[in-house]
Amino acid sequence: MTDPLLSVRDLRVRFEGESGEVRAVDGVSFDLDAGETLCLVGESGSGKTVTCEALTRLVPADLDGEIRFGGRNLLDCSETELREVRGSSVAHIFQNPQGALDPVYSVGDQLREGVERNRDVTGEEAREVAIDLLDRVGIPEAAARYDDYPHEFSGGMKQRVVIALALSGDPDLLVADEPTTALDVTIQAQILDLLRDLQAERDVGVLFVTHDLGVAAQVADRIVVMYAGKVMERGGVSAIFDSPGHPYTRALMRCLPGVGSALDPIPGDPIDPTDPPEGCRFHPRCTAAVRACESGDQPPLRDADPSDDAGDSGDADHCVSCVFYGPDYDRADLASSVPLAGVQTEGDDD
Ligand SMILES: Nc1ncnc2c1ncn2[C@@H]1O[C@H](COP(=O)(O)OP(=O)(O)OP(=O)(O)O)[C@@H](O)[C@H]1O
Ligand code: NI
Repeated sequence: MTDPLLSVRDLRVRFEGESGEVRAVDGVSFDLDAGETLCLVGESGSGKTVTCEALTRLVPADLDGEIRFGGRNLLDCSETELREVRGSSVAHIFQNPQGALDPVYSVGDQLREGVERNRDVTGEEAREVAIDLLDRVGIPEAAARYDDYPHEFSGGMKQRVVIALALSGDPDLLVADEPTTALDVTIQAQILDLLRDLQAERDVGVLFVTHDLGVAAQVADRIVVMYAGKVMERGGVSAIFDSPGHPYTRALMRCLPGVGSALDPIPGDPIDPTDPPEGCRFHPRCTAAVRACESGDQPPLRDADPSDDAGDSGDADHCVSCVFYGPDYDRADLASSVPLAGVQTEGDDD
């Protein structure tokens, strides 16, 4: 077995706010392999963005834990080493393409600059690479658009330019935080297709953030479900969609447009991040909660299918942080309290 491309262990991110300490990420662990797409999903405020930004220490906060990438712990790297990692091996794509591009330079110049900084080429050769990248991300007549400025591109085309910019360093890991949320649906689908093609071509690992489970079903190989800075459930895309374990995951699925009943937002409000509840963070909103959910720590992530040795479902990584998966409860009892909703995933038809 080869080591994962990225291995996050017990990641903790704390902000000192005016109204107290915010534990935005509180003990998150996951692995990501090369060529794989891992989706972080969860309601607003669950810590998805902070997790992404913490990977290359982009957040002004206290960080703890381990972020193993390229044979070292990024939390131990010097600022100089990190800058190198950020520019080349790990590339970030954010929700709003506008913010990632400099309005006063042509897109070609910005790309060429990225290419020169990260690859061993300069001048005309770098320009050629930049044009190739524009072409590769689907900008029509790439050479002719080289000297255009960001405002001369539509939203979707701008996000393509941002992706080209991310690729300029030939990254091993692409961190894409809601990269299509600001775009309309047709463009969104095109960008998702593009990311998938690029990934297949280059074998990059993609950490993809979305609050939209429909998008996650399309792009993910594996899913990490977050709530209030904790991992509630983790597993392969079919395990998560076909047999979601945590009541929170199930509730998220019922919010999916076109699944089960009508739009059905999760009742109750997300927690106050400065004052999280004891026990399972989700228990105040959970229709299945029992006494044991109200105290102690968040339950450990436990194997969702102890009976299978990854033989039948093929998913040894599927695990759930819920007392019903512990020794004292029967998880069959969960089914009666929270109806399931099924959704088609890519993997279902093969
Ligand atoms: N710079 C900061 N200072 C203090 N608190 C912060 C800071 N950045 C984020 N937070 C808090 O950390 C928590 C997690 O935020 P995060 O942006 O990661 O959520 P998210 O899952 O990405 O949500 P969304 O779907 O809305 O993007 C929130 O409670 C947020 O208020
Ligand atoms: Ni976010």
